[in-house]
Amino acid sequence: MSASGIVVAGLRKRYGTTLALDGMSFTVRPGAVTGLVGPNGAGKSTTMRVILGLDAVDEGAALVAGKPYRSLKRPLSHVGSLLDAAALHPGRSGRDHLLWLAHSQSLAARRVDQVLAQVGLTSAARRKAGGYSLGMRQRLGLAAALLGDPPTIMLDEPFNGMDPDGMIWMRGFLRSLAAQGRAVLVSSHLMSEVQDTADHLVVVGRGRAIADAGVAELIAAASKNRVTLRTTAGTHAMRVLAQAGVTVAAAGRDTITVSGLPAGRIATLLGQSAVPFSEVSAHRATLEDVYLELTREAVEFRAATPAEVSQ
Ligand SMILES: Nc1ncnc2c1ncn2[C@@H]1O[C@H](COP(=O)(O)OP(=O)(O)OP(=O)(O)O)[C@@H](O)[C@H]1O
Repeated sequence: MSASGIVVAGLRKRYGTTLALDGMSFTVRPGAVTGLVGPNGAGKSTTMRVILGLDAVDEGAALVAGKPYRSLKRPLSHVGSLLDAAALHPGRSGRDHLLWLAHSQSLAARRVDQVLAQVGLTSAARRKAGGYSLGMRQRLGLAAALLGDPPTIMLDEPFNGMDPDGMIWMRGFLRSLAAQGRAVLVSSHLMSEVQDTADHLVVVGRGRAIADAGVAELIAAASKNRVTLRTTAGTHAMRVLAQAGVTVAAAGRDTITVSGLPAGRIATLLGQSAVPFSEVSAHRATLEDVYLELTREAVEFRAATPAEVSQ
């Protein structure tokens, strides 16, 4: 494998009156899965098209293995991508689709059967791709991305149309690509899809990265000093805690969220004032919380929350 990784620096792109990219910058490192997540219209697909040289930018640059995509010799050996799983000739078999791609890039035909096996499509390989389910098309697209054994892989919404088994398979597969040392970039508009897969997250909103950090780091930052208190004496508890100068908010029936004091100190205060409680626990934010907080301001179209969509 050649050098891997993607560097995106200060991309700006306008479509008419729409500012699709507004200073998009991030890095995709080898040996890790980087999730590119954000609401619909945030600029994920545009960024990927720019990385592949399919769209020109007004400002900024995107480099793959240190070079603009268009100056790469044998690009499929540097970066494999899946942008649109529906972009197939429906009358051609999955295998013929890959053979045609391999031929166009002077890649050995035997790679076709190898990648078909890797993505679990061997038995369907000679069927017309037009009859494939979306999940099978995603697998075929992934096979195409792997043809040149590239050190960098970039997939736009690879979980779309996958059934639960397919999603588990895809997660494991992406992790194994990263474990082989490849740089893997995966986009999604659902945090739940990438939370068990990504090591690193670039959260995007309105054309720019609004967070760029390790998954553990993002969760720690969002969990900061928040404690969940369960009590049937809510009013009494809130009065005692407010006197201690902490911020309290009713979070649900019998549940209060407290910020500003560690859990142990809160338990002591409540005990001293004889306030009954059944639980005092440090809050651990989920990635979904992180995402909702970060993208609240950046949502362009809000028909349903990501949590609602994923139900
Ligand atoms: N070819 C185009 N012509 C006009 N506007 C476009 C074009 N492509 C993208 N846009 C606009 O640019 C913005 C970013 O779109 P993009 O498809 O990159 O977002 P996304 O994050 O991939 O969203 P989604 O999750 O819906 O795919 C949106 O406002 C979109 O409407």
